Amino acid sequence: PYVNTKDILEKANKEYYAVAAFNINNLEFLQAIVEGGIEKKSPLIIETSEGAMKYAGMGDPLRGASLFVKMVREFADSLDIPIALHLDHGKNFKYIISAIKAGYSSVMIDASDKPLEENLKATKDIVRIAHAAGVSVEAELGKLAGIEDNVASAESVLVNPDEAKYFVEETQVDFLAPAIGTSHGAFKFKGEAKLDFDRLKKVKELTKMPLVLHGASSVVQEMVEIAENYGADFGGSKGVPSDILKETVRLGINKVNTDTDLRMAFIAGLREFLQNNPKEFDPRKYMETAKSYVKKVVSDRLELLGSANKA
Ligand SMILES: O=C(COP(=O)(O)O)N(O)CCCCOP(=O)(O)O
Ligand code: NA
Ligand SMILES: [Zn+2]
Repeated sequence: PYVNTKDILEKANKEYYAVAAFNINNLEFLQAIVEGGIEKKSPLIIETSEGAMKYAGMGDPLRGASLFVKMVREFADSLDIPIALHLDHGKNFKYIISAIKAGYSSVMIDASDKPLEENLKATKDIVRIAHAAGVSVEAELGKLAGIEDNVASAESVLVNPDEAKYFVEETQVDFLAPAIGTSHGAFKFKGEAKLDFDRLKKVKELTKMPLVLHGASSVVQEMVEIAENYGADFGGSKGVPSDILKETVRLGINKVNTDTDLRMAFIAGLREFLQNNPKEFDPRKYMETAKSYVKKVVSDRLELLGSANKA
């Protein structure tokens, strides 16, 4: 069934496991993610960025939003596993309202680059509208390092746990993304991977609510090797190691945003197939390996996060 993200995350919060939130831009990634969820009997959170809405809607975000709602609902309504659709990194008021209007389960208002009081106000505005429409809300505190909103901030600004307590009480958001040292993309750490577990622990103790980890891709070595075997150059790529990811779940992370790992799996499969099948030009054939590799990464992640058999 098509459900509200909050329902999925409240259960995960109570039982201390996490649910992956997988980004999509097209049909093929959605198919592969759904296949993984079916195989693992796991709840799924499908999420789209504002860029994905523009991409699918050919420049019209409301058309993109409604296309994604229709695609996800079609799968969700025909399956036993709970599936929610989330707007990821909503920054533009128009896009957030378009997602709510189209029928998204939840939206993120990402004003974490603003001073606290501005973040508070923007979040309160969205919570008021979203909750009136039965839509749940995610907000972010602190800043990811790396490229975020096209600003390459070398340093991440880590969450202040006391600020987090105040923020969630004031805004009544449904789930919170505390920045604890991750960053988006495939180049998360120069040296050793390190996250601020202490801050995470404090935020959980103070807020007791479902928490979100952004920049949570692991950069799966198996996929890097296959892709590089067939011409990719992913030198220097490094993600969140599985043991560190598991520790964040133990400490209270319940939603794990994953995009890069699926992108790398897809391109690895596509490169491999195209190199080995020069005569093929049927899209249902030449994207098969790519989709199977995405499904594999999805299934492994659902297992690792503990949401398998929780549908
Ligand atoms: O936190 C994450 C995932 O981080 P990851 O890079 O570790 O997978 N996300 O929020 C996904 C970010 C998606 C960015 O999408 P656009 O390129 O369309 O703007
Ligand atoms: Na999000
Ligand atoms: Zn993110």
